[in-house]
Amino acid sequence: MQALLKVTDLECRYGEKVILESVSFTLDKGEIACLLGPSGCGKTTLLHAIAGFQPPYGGCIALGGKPIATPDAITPPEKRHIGVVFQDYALFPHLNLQQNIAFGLKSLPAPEREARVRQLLQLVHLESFANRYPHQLSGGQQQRVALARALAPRPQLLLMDEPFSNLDMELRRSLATEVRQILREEGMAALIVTHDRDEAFAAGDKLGVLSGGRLQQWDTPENTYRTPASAAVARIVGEGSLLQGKLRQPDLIETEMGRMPLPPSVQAACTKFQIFVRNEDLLPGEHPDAVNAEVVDKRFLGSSVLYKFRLPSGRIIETTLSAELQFAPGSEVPLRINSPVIFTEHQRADLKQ
Ligand SMILES: Nc1ncnc2c1ncn2[C@@H]1O[C@H](COP(=O)(O)OP(=O)(O)OP(=O)(O)O)[C@@H](O)[C@H]1O
Repeated sequence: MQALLKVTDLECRYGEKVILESVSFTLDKGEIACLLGPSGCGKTTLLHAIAGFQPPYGGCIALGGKPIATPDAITPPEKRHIGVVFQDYALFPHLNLQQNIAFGLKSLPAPEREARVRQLLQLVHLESFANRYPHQLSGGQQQRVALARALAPRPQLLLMDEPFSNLDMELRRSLATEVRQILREEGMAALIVTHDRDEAFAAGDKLGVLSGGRLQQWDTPENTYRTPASAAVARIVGEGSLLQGKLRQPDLIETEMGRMPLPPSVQAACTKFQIFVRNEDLLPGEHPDAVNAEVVDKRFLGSSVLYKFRLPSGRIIETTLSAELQFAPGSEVPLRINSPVIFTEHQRADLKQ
């Protein structure tokens, strides 16, 4: 099957500054992907390049098998049939809400157009605001109108830059779920920039992790979490601590948190390792491989408790444990590592980003 969107070796610059380099991925028809990465890593620049607002310095973007952006030839944004929802919703101030949504539907007969506008008003829960103008809406409501306007012409691909960031948590979650349903029903592909890790895991068929201007991993959300391509990816997709480890015996790694077996899948030719211990990989309880860690702080989070532990090395690590386990500040708790992610020496370069 031909990919709907194919980005190959994309490079983008602002002046001399390289913002994106060697970015390659594909998105299939109807697929939903999220882009996650630290602030300033180039997520918006990538969306702008796909939408047609940022010319590529190198590489190629193809939609439906046809190049739409190369350093030599650019298809203008309005000819790409891509829907966009950016953070600054950019509604037409002189048009009311239904006219804003109907803007891209001029080619439809009036009854169909009106039905589509009604459907979208319902989707974004703004039926009773149909005749209001953008300045009479809150920021979150304006964002929902922008979303409805982008969905209206049923583009093959929808680009969304933190579309729900102005909404409260409850509305954000319910709207995200509904938007996903609509995208699925309409077979629309989407690329969504988000800072919300949970949203990125739940929303996408694919997850792109961008860091330092490079796409570090483009994979299913589960694979990025279970088998992150680098320590940089591990830190972006999960909470945890990064430890140093040394090979002490052919099959045993020593760390600040005690010893752990070297998994057979990891190259034994290495002697130094980076070990990413996700919060849930720390197990309290007596064990020959455990180290005694001092509880230096605890914060109640409801179903769990966030603990700060001081390791025998002096290093402080954080982890959340079930609220059923109660450890008092100042007490010592045996802790050990269970199934962490291990990176060999050659992957250490990723940590600089
Ligand atoms: N018009 C511009 N001219 C020069 N530099 C720019 C311009 N727009 C963005 N940048 C720079 O490009 C880099 C990437 O910006 P971009 O907005 O793509 O990041 P982002 O990952 O979307 O960030 P955030 O998550 O904070 O929105 C940043 O260093 C930013 O300062």
